[in-house]
Amino acid sequence: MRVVGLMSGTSMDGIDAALIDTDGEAVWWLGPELTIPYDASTRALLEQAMADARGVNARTDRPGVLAQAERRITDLHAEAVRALLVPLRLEASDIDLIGFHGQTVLHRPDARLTVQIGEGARLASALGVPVVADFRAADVAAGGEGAPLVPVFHAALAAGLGGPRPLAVLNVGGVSNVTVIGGAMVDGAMAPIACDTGPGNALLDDFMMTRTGRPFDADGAAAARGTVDESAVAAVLEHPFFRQKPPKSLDRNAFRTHVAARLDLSGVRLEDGAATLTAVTAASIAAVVAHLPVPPRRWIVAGGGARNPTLLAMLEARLGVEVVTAAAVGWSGDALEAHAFGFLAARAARGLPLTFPTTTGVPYPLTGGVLFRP
Ligand SMILES: Nc1ncnc2c1ncn2[C@@H]1O[C@H](COP(=O)(O)OP(=O)(O)OP(=O)(O)O)[C@@H](O)[C@H]1O
Ligand SMILES: CC(=O)N[C@H]1[C@@H]2OC[C@@H](O2)[C@@H](O)[C@@H]1O[C@H](C)C(=O)O
Repeated sequence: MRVVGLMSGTSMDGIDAALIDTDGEAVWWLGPELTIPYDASTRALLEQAMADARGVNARTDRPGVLAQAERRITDLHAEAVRALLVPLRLEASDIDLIGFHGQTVLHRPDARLTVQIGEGARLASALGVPVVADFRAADVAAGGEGAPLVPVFHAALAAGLGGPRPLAVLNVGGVSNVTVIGGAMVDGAMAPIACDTGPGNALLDDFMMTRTGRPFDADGAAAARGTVDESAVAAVLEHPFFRQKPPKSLDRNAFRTHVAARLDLSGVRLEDGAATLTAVTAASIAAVVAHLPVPPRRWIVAGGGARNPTLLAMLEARLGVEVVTAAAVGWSGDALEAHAFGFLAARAARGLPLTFPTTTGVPYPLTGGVLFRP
């Protein structure tokens, strides 16, 4: 199948769209990708949507601006697909399927609730292509964490890659997640172990926005000039999430109050604050190693965090093994999640499992996603 995957991540920076050729088992081609950044008014609308989602008790509730935000992002996703296809001289009718993640506005697996806004039916009819959406609902309903979903894709990609095992594939977005491949036998098979690891760029992004009005620490430049406050890093790492064994998942804002209470950056230099928050990300990722049967011997890093050399250097120092970028092994760094949702859509269309006991804690391998026909 030729599939377009669409991801709008926790950073709320825009829509990643990517083409992939896959049957949901093998990956034949990681195709071109595109990012359409959200403009300021859409970001503000999504921020408000996240705030309005706090009181939601059912997946279908759309209080406040949620319905408006849902329509807006759905239409922007249709534009993103068109913008991806036009330069490739492809029509929507050349596409077999679309995988539409939508925007997570609330994630509370403890309450069996996870909400991604985005109207699958509206996107399918706008483009005339079948759409798979609502990828997390079935897993959470069955008692899983509902995240991460990308491990089955990481495992498929890693199958075509040599090198030492165990191999860790790390995604550093607003929140970070990791898939460890080749590390444990479960029911006689090598099962990927996966979990969210903690805040990715979200805390650093928020700090940079407050201090500089810019949305992130470009190329890790500020952090590179700063000094890490190790005792502050250790204080943040006391959060019980880091003691919890995988599988586990996070809401984007899960750490805000905890970090605010332990890390007072008000009088701290910009560079030192950025360095300390970057170190929090690196240390929280490294903390997952204690929960693994065998430490990974190589780490492949994707997501926006792979563009931050200061973070990569801190990671390598804390992990003590090779850290390479996804781009360095021929995968997309920026659009790996978009490729993943194309792959997951193909699996969903075939009824193949998306989640597993070792990835989300769901009691048995489970398919997911809802198919919307045009
Ligand atoms: N040049 C750069 N230098 C440093 N950091 C960068 C750079 N480019 C992007 N980033 C970081 O990457 C983030 C975006 O990452 P990404 O697009 O992977 O996140 P996401 O997909 O929204 O999040 P998630 O994976 O949690 O859903 C930005 O917010 C920023 O922190
Ligand atoms: C609830 C939700 O949207 N979680 C996202 C978020 O962003 C990163 C991390 O937290 C992750 O595990 C998950 O997304 C990825 C794509 C996943 O499910 O694999």
